[in-house]
Amino acid sequence: MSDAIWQRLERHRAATRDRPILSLFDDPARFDAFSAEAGDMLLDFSKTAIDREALALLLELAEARGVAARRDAMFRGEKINTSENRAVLHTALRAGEDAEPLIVDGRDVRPAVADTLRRMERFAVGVRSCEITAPGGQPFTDVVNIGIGGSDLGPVMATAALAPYHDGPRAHFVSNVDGAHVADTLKALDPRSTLIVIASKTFTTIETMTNAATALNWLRAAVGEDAAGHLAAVSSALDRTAEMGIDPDRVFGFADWVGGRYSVWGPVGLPVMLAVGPENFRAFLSGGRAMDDHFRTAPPSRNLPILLGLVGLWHRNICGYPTRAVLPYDQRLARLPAYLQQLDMESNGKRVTRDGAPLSRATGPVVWGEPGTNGQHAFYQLLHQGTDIVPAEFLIAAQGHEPQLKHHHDLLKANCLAQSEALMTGRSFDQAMELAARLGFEGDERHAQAAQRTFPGNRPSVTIAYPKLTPFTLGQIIALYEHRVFVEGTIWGINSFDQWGVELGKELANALLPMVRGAPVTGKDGSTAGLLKRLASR
Ligand SMILES: O=P(O)(O)OC[C@H]1O[C@](O)(CO)[C@@H](O)[C@@H]1O
Repeated sequence: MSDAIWQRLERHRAATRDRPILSLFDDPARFDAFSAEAGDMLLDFSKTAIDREALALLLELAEARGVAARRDAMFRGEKINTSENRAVLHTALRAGEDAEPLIVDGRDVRPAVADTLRRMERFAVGVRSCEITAPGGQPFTDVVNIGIGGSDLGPVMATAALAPYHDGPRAHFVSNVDGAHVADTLKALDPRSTLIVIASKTFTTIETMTNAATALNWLRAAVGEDAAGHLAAVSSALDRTAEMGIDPDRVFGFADWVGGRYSVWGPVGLPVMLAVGPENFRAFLSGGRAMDDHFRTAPPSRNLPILLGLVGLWHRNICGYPTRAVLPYDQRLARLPAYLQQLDMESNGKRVTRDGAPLSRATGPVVWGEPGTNGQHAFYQLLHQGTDIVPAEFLIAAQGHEPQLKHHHDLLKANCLAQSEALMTGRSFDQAMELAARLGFEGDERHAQAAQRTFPGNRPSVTIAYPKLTPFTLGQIIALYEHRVFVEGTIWGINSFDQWGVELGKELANALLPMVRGAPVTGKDGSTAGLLKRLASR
């Protein structure tokens, strides 16, 4: 049945391909009909080629592919991560005290979630108020989070996003196994007043364990046996944290039903809580919860995650665009594109269905981006005049955090709106010819100049608008994107919650390490063997 809907969508696209998006605004109700709200957050997708017929078909597709039923199964705690036989319940981390019972494997998960949150809060309050100090008595002025992937990108992104609320110790993040990262970070810090948070769900990830060992040596060199008093851990592997000598009171765990890239809402968010305080962290959770409620209850045609997912599908499968750009006009969301790369590409970069059958349709696009206006002076040239079409996703606040700099924010808004307008309307060759004439060009030169100053337009974008980047808003944004990934993955029929694609490289790196260290090179292709030789330490 869904095949027939895909085909109708494809036929509709073929019949309307040359119609300018701008012409759709002949319908004066288009903005209202092709935008939707969740609380005070607006999603405008009117600047896409989706018309009423396409939208109806896309909504039909979502229904036929069982988006609502699978969403409800996820929220109920069913084991929808089938390849790992796990529930998917990051939403439980933000469900709040009044949530309904959530039973996984016969046990209500809410008490453990609430207990961990309270323990995190006690620890964060203690550190922030200097009641908890280093063993030498110094307050913790700096926190270094050591983690990678989901144990890094969320806290990095959220700490930067919430800078106006940051009144706790300074936050630093070490992720890369490149010794440069840990060395550059630690060299600016005083070990006697530094708290190291080792964040790893498994506590086996080689990058994190290597960086943690280096940090521990750095602590030991300065404070000797007191080093363990400078450590906390975010992990489910209590045996391994104990081996490192970390006080169990300072270990914050989470269950296997929270995927790494969905984990910022729980203990992985500890550095964020240390930075902005428990109250702001709870506001962040409330924002996520508000988006959950919206996703569960709003009708599909007004449901932001469903609509954003359908827009993504339209662009990826029906229009064939291979990438999408996330362009926050919000400097504090500078790390959002990197965060969404993991969320989206690790979740939906899959080539087989949940049953292991090869897919006949494209899945997750390449996600990339940078904040505006910086991107305008870098890669927007390609967005406007390149040979590929890149659907853009703009994010913009009505208000900044610097009332004294309102003129900056006005410029930011004007630029954001100008870009989506320019992408859609473009500039015709005739208009460019007029411009070239005004500039004094004549004959062939005028023609050549006009061709180069022509913007084809008709390039789609969506805009997510919100009042201000508060902790609550950040929670809404992250949950919106999480559920969008879920909607797309469900329609594609893939498991968005495993990540087998990261395994092979890890295995090969382990096998290569002895050869990097000088063991004879065996069983390697010519290129790898050649590079090993070239990279041998001289
Ligand atoms: O928290 P851990 O167990 O160290 O894992 C870190 C990251 O590694 C991955 O498993 C694979 O890159 C991610 O999914 C995860 O976020």
